[in-house]
Amino acid sequence: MSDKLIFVGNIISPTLLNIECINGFIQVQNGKITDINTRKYFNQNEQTFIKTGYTIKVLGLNEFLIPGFVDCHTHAPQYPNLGIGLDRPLLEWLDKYTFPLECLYSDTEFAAKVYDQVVRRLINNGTTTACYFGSLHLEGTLELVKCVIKHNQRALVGKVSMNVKNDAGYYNDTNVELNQVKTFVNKVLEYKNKLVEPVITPRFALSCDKELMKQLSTIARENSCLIQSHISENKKEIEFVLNSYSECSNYAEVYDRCGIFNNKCIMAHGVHLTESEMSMFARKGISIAHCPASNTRLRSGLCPVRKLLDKGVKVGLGTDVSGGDNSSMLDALRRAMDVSEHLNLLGAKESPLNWREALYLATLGGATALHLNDKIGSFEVGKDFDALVIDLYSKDSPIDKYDSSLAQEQEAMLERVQKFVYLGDDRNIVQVYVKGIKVKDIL
Ligand SMILES: Nc1nc2[nH]cnc2c(=O)[nH]1
Ligand SMILES: [Zn+2]
Repeated sequence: MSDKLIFVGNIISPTLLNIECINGFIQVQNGKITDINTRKYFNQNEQTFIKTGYTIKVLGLNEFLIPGFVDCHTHAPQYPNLGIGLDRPLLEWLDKYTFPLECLYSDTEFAAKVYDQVVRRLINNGTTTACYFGSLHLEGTLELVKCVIKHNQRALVGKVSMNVKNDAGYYNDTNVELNQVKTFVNKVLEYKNKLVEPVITPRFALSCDKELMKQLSTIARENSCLIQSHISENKKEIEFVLNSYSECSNYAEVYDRCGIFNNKCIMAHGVHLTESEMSMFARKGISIAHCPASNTRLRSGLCPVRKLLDKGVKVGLGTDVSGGDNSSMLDALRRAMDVSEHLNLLGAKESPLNWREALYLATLGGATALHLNDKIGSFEVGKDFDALVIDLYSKDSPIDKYDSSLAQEQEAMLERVQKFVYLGDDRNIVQVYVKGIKVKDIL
């Protein structure tokens, strides 16, 4: 495939306050965006582009480009449980369904098979970047790393750390765990793959003791790794954490005292954070992966995302499979809007998220939450080209075409984007690019 690409047509790039929509062209070389300019400029230079070896794709009226989706939180080993076992709250759900399933990943062949399906499914759904929890197993989680490399997905991958006993026997002794995490980090770094990074992954404060969390935060600092975990998802969980750490006034303080809250840290959920915890998140630059599907399915609660954003907390979206019942970021962004509306209906004074903001959270918001916004999340010269070609009326599209729009052209374009946000699915995502590499093509 050519390493020189040009797309001509409608280019959509959401920011928190706006949605940029230009009708022009985007030029890509060696996976990076080298120019974004008007259609007129393209027309004037078309012959030069052709002579210098660019592959040119002119998008149709019903097609447009958006940045690839960023899933800030998903559990790759839990995919076989997708859509089942959602009749228990978090802690019972973990013991009854999740830990027993994750134990199976001591079998690396099983791991390789499941992870191949997971990565292919996510790419098909337009997830160009995923921040994964693997399992406790070193070799099994390395299979996930191999899969994302094989399929050219951008990924942060974490070997899950746990050293607190549970009924499933799903934990490691502290020294074994620390050695495995160090080996995992080194092996991932040895791949020198530009798309894949290791992420330090203490499961949560009920699965890791203080000593393990302290040592893990040191490993993260020494290797400049992101840290991911869970926080304040469920009221029982918070109660148990505060009982175990009576010296701490809130859940966030537990992680903070263990050094987990460095400046490269993403925490899933944060449904029940107090005002002072939210302020700490904003002050320290800690991100939240908002996981509306699992917060609903496991009955954890309604996360006040608008409040977090107003306080200056970085927020991205996570599908959180299999607490979440859907692996698509389109589902996650719709459910983020729904939860936000429900909070408003219940009397929250903050305004609900609109579709533009939800699209921002699924793209640039997520990239920012993962500290990748210098590389991805929007279309800007110098960034990598991680993009989705959307065709509103693709073959088998779930969206019917009517001729009733009264809107002028620019506005009509935004109506098309809005229809995709509310109604679209993987059938509308006709091409997917990661760093300029085409990873899906149903055109
Ligand atoms: N939703 C969710 N919450 C958790 N908290 C600790 N582990 C998990 C998990 O696997 N899923
Ligand atoms: Zn999770």
